[in-house]
Amino acid sequence: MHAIEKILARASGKKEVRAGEIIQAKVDFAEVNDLYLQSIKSFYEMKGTKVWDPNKIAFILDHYAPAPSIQSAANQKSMREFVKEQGIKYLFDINAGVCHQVMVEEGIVWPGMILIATDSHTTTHGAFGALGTGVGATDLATIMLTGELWFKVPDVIKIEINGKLQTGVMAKDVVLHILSELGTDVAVYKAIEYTGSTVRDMSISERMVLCNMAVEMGAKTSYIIPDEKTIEYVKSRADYEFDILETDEDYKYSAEYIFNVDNLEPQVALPHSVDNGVDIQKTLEIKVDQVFIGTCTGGRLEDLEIAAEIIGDNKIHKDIRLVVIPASKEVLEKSIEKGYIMTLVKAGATITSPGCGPCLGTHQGLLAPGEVCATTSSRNFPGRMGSTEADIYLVSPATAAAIAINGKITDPRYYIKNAKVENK
Ligand SMILES: CC(C)[C@H](C(=O)O)[C@@H](O)C(=O)O
Ligand code: SF4
Repeated sequence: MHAIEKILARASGKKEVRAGEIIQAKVDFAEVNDLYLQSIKSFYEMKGTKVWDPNKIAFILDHYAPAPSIQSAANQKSMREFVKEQGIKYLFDINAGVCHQVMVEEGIVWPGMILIATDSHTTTHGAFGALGTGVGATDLATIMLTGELWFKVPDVIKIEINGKLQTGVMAKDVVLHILSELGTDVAVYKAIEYTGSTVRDMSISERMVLCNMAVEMGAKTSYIIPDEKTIEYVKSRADYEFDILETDEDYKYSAEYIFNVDNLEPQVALPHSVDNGVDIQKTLEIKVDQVFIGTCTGGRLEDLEIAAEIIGDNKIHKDIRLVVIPASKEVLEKSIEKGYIMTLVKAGATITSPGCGPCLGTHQGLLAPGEVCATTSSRNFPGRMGSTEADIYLVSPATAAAIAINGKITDPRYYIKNAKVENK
């Protein structure tokens, strides 16, 4: 069995499960964000009165934080009331940050667990060897009622990434490149395991970027075998007992892909699909109106660090708006302490409070018709960040920072000491 199958077997009380099998499994933790008031309504429609375990549920107000409309304020109010009524242990209110980052920082993610949330990017937690996946409101309500959920055991695809990333090339570039090669449906209802020397060399934050964007390939969940870095991180955050379930040597992956990233260039995903990634040198000179640095795939401490380093004493370009949103309160605090926020503010950035911001087009920096945005977020569908007539380019935090200074798509390596870049 694959480690993911072992996680599912253990949670369903079976000795063995096989890909394609439908099983009923115990969930370790459920998480609801502020777009899913329906999960509370469904809970009551299913005749729920008391949640299965108030210590294993979190409500997170992140997508509309702070509330930009009366409707979202009312939804958040209802959620706070439900949390109180039910004695639910975790309420991460509008000051906390993006759910996927907050859960990890709060020590609610550990190897071998099953974490289900009302958000597709819950695949992020594969970076910790956890089985994370997103569901809709009724499935989540079922978990709140029973602590269990049905699963179809997924096939697993192996993506092996080898090589040493060039200076200025980040995990976002790697995953955009993989998406451009494999497309957006390569892993529909499958799991993606990332492996290889590049993945092993990556920090926890970088691994989270890979796993987060597994869902952009259609993946149900993702996985990276936990190593010392993972264990050290998880232990520094939580005191849960966990063990690491290993994939059997004779496990057969449903497909295997191998990438070498030694010579990978910074990538840019052109509008309007995440798999439109190309080498940045093919896109130079495209004029940009807004740069967004933030989200669950581009707003971590390391991301703000590289952005601040690249921007340094420069000012942002006169025709650019730079919106920066730390992924969590912790990231905000640390980036204040380390001076990144001061650098960014002095350069002309607009900083808003931790949360999803304009990533899914709800507030804090929407785009007008005809505008162009370069963003560290994960999706560039038409209308994703405002007008359907705006163009969204997906880039790494390093690239976003270079664009903010230069006003057009720019290779970040121009601004990084000792980075090599061949002009084409
Ligand atoms: C909750 C939801 C609208 C959503 C998701 O499921 O991923 C959002 O976070 C996104 O990134 O599109
Ligand atoms: S930051 Fe963007 S991708 Fe992440 S959970 Fe929020 S809306 Fe979804």
